Parts: sequence; C-alpha cells; structure tokens
Amino acid sequence: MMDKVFVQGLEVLTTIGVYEWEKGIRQKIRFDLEMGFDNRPAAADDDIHKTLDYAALSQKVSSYSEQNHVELVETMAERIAQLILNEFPVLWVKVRLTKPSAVANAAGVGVEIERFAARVSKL
Ligand SMILES: Nc1nc2c(c(=O)[nH]1)N=C([C@H](O)[C@@H](O)CO)CN2
Repeated sequence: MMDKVFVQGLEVLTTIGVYEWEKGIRQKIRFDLEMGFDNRPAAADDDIHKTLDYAALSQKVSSYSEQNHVELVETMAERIAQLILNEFPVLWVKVRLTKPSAVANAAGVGVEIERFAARVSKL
C-alpha cells in the first residue's frame, strides 16, 4: 500500500478543443490528481519541506494549463502527468481531466491516465 497526496477539483479556464469555435474562447476544465509519495518523513518531523507540497503543485498545473492551448484532453492530461513527474519527486501520478460543459446532458467528459516515473521499474 502506498501513500498518496491528492488534489481534487482543481478548476482552470483555458482554450482547449478540436473545433474552430473552441479556439477563440476559454472553457473550464477540472483536474483531479493523485500522486504516489511517501508521507512518513514529513509526518515524523512535522515538516512542510519533506512533503509533496500540494499548493505548489496546484500552482504549476494551473499555470501550465492556462498558458498552453491544445486540442485534445488526452494531450493536456499527458503533458500535466509529465510535468508532475519531471518537476516533483513522485513515484506515479494519476491525472483525471474533466471538461464539464463539452457534451449536453453529461455532467462531464474527459480522460483519466496513470503514469509512472522512469526510475520506478515495478510497483
Ligand atoms: N476523446 C476525445 N474526444 C473529444 C475531444 C477530446 O479532446 N478527446 N474533444 C472534443 C471537442 O473538443 C469537444 O470537447 C467539444 O464539444 C470532442 N471529442
């Protein structure tokens, strides 16, 4: 069993979509993130510096997704997963990206992906 740090319902306004009308507007997307991380050192010392800082991570994800415009939710989810794996000491990451307003009569549509750090051979 592995510890996790999570960020739930992180909302960002950005330009994302395959259709021409989507390229000139900003739409809300929502991230639900889970990261595999050993929380025991931080807990033992009650030390923020030993945590996976979910505030710092949320800020990076928000900035990247606001400023980088793609067509597919698949592309954005992959880029966010790689950003987290490259910039934070996590073992794996799960990225769920929801577009809440894309499909009429659906509460949300999107993708969920899970990626492992290259240094993790097998968990
Ligand atoms: N699997 C996907 N299907 C669709 C996507 C997508 O990014 N991945 N995008 C669209 C449109 O941009 C849609 O969100 C507009 O309503 C359609 N299907």
